[in-house]
Amino acid sequence: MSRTQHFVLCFRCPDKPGIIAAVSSFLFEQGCDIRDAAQYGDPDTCNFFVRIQLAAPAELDCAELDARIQPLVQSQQLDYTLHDMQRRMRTLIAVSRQGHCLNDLLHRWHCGLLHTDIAGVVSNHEDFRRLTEWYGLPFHYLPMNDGGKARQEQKLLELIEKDNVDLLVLARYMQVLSEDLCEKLQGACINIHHSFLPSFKGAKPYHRAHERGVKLIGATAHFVTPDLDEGPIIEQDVVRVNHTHSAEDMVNMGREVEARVLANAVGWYVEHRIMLNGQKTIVFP
Ligand SMILES: Nc1nc2c(c(=O)[nH]1)N[C@@H](CN(C=O)c1ccc(C(=O)N[C@@H](CCC(=O)O)C(=O)O)cc1)CN2
Repeated sequence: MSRTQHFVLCFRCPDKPGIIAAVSSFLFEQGCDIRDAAQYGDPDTCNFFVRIQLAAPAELDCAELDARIQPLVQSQQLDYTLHDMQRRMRTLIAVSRQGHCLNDLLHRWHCGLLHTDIAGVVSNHEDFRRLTEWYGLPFHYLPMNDGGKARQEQKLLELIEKDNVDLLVLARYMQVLSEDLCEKLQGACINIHHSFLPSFKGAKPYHRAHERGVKLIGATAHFVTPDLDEGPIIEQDVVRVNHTHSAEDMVNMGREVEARVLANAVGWYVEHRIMLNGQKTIVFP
C-alpha cells in the first residue's frame, strides 16, 4: 500500500492576482492534494503569505518536489520553504528556576501533543535535572560561573550545533542572550515573557503590574532579539485580576497563562504555522 507523504509549503511573494491558481495547478499536476491552506495579503507591504499542507504520492519525495517547483519559484518570485512533516523539528528547552513552562511542554510532548523531538533541557541551575531525566531526556547544566557569559553561551551554541537543534525555547530562562547568539538563532529562538507586552518588559513584571494596579495580567511568547522583550510577538493571553490580588497571587495566576501561551507558540512553530513579517508575525493556526 503506497504511503502518502505530507509536506508543508510556506512562501511569501509580491501580491498579485493568480498566485493561488498557479501554485494549486502546479501541485495538482504533481499529483498532490491540498489538505489545508491559509493565506494573507499584507496591504502595508503588498506581500502575500501562504501556508499549504499537502499530501503527495509516495514516489514524490520532498527533494524531488523541491526540484520541480523551481520554475514556479522564479515565475512567481516565491521566497519559500518546503518541509517534510515526517521530519520532526528538534527542540532544546532552556530553563532557570521556574519550572511550570518546562513541565507543561514536557507533559504535552510526552502525550504526543507537540509535533517535535525534544533534544534535551539546558539550564544554569540543577533544579530540573530529575524532572528532565524522568522523561528520559538529556539535561545539560551550563552554570554562569567562571568563564562568564561568553564561555557559557559558547557551550550552549556547541550543544545546539552538535544536537542539530532547530528551535531553542526559553521557558523562563533568566539570562539575557548576547547580540551574537541572538543573530545566530534569529527566527529559531522563542521566549515566554511573563507580562502582556509591551507593558512591564524586563524583570519582576508581576510586582510592577501589582504596583500599577492593573486589572489584567498576561504572558507573551515572542521571537528573541538582542533588545530585551522586543522581538516579534507570536502569542499572548491575559487573566483578569482585581484589588484583592497580591503580587504573589499574580505570580501564581500567571503560571497557567505563561505555560499555555508558550505551548501554543511552540506547537505552531514546529508545524511551520508562523511566518515573520518584518517586526511582526503572521500565524496560521
Ligand atoms: N536577548 C534576549 N535575551 C533574553 C530575552 C530577550 O527578549 N532577548 N528574554 C529573556 C527572558 N526575560 C524576560 O522574559 C528576562 C530574563 C532575564 C532578565 C534579567 O534581567 N536577567 C539578569 C540576570 C537574572 C538572574 O540571573 O536571575 C541578567 O541577565 O543580568 C530579564 C528578562 C531571556 N533572554
